[in-house]
Amino acid sequence: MFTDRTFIVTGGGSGIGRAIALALGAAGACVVVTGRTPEKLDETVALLGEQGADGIAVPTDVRDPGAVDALVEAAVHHYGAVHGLVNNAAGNFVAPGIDLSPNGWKAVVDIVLNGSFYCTRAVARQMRNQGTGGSILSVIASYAWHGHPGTVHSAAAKAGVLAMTRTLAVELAPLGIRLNCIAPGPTETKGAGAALWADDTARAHVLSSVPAGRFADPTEVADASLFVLGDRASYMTGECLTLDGGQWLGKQVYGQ
Ligand SMILES: CCC/C=C/C(=O)SCCNC(=O)CCNC(=O)[C@H](O)C(C)(C)COP(=O)([O-])OP(=O)([O-])OC[C@H]1O[C@@H](n2cnc3c(N)ncnc32)[C@H](O)[C@@H]1OP(=O)([O-])[O-]
Ligand SMILES: NC(=O)C1=CN([C@@H]2O[C@H](COP(=O)(O)OP(=O)(O)OC[C@H]3O[C@@H](n4cnc5c(N)ncnc54)[C@H](OP(=O)(O)O)[C@@H]3O)[C@@H](O)[C@H]2O)C=CC1
Repeated sequence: MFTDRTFIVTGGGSGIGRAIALALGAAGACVVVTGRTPEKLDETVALLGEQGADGIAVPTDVRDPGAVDALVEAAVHHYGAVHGLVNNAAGNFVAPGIDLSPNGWKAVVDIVLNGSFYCTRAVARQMRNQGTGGSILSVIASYAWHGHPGTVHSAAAKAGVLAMTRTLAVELAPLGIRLNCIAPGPTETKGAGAALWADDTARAHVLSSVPAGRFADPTEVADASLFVLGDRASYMTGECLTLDGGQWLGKQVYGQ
């Protein structure tokens, strides 16, 4: 289903982004992984190579719109076209909003919201030039719609990405470009662990909030991502698929 198609995965050097990149590669896609740290991207490319898949690393800071345009140009130069994008890059940390500095707010919003817009815009323009259509997936979190004390920057930015997705899904449907989101629940990655559940108490607290009683594995998020990105979801646009072990629904107050 993904053979002869090229996908750009932001934050493809670790965690969920790496799992999505490897799943795309295993399904036959050419994968362009991007992020700020070349060594992490090279590791993903090596893992793609080990599974017989084709990938390149193009280090990019998604906060820089010029660098994002150059990323898309590099992908087209190498593979001839771009058929998909995964907006996965993110930054996060826990801080009460009232104490958050403007720079702290900006650090997260620039990566998550502005970076996703720059990447989406550049890839959509390329798809328009190609006349091929394509598929764009953004990784958000359920607090985009229910909010979350302690991560106002990320919750607001992810909500912006959801609104961007729904808006551009309508604008770009005539071009055959689909935009959707996935909202994973707590997923076992080094990045999220360091940012959100750095010690055993915090980890136990997170686990106790998940009715399924466990963290997701990044490969579970990758499986769902490939469904949304691929042709089996060809009539799905402007949607958000949640996979969180029931976390956001499970805030019961009464009963067991
Ligand atoms: C359900 C879960 C859903 C989501 C999960 C995920 O997203 S998991 C993904 C998790 N993965 C990742 O997060 C990976 C990527 N993360 C990163 O690159 C960094 O964590 C980043 C987001 C801070 C950006 O880095 P950078 O080099 O661009 O920024 P910088 O270091 O220069 O700081 C900028 C400003 O932020 C301030 N500040 C920073 N930390 C804290 C804090 N704890 N407290 C308060 N403030 C803090 C810092 O003081 C400064 O403000 P100041 O002092 O100038 O007013
Ligand atoms: N793990 C979880 O529990 C959940 C995660 N998510 C979302 O899943 C996605 C992946 O998170 P996860 O894998 O856990 O965490 P990671 O920290 O492993 O992934 C974040 C990635 O973003 C990259 N990145 C950060 N800043 C930039 C930037 N300015 N430009 C380009 N790339 C950047 C990082 O690479 P580098 O630092 O090298 O640039 C890193 O590879 C994120 O969107 C996150 O919000 C959503 C819900 C739950």
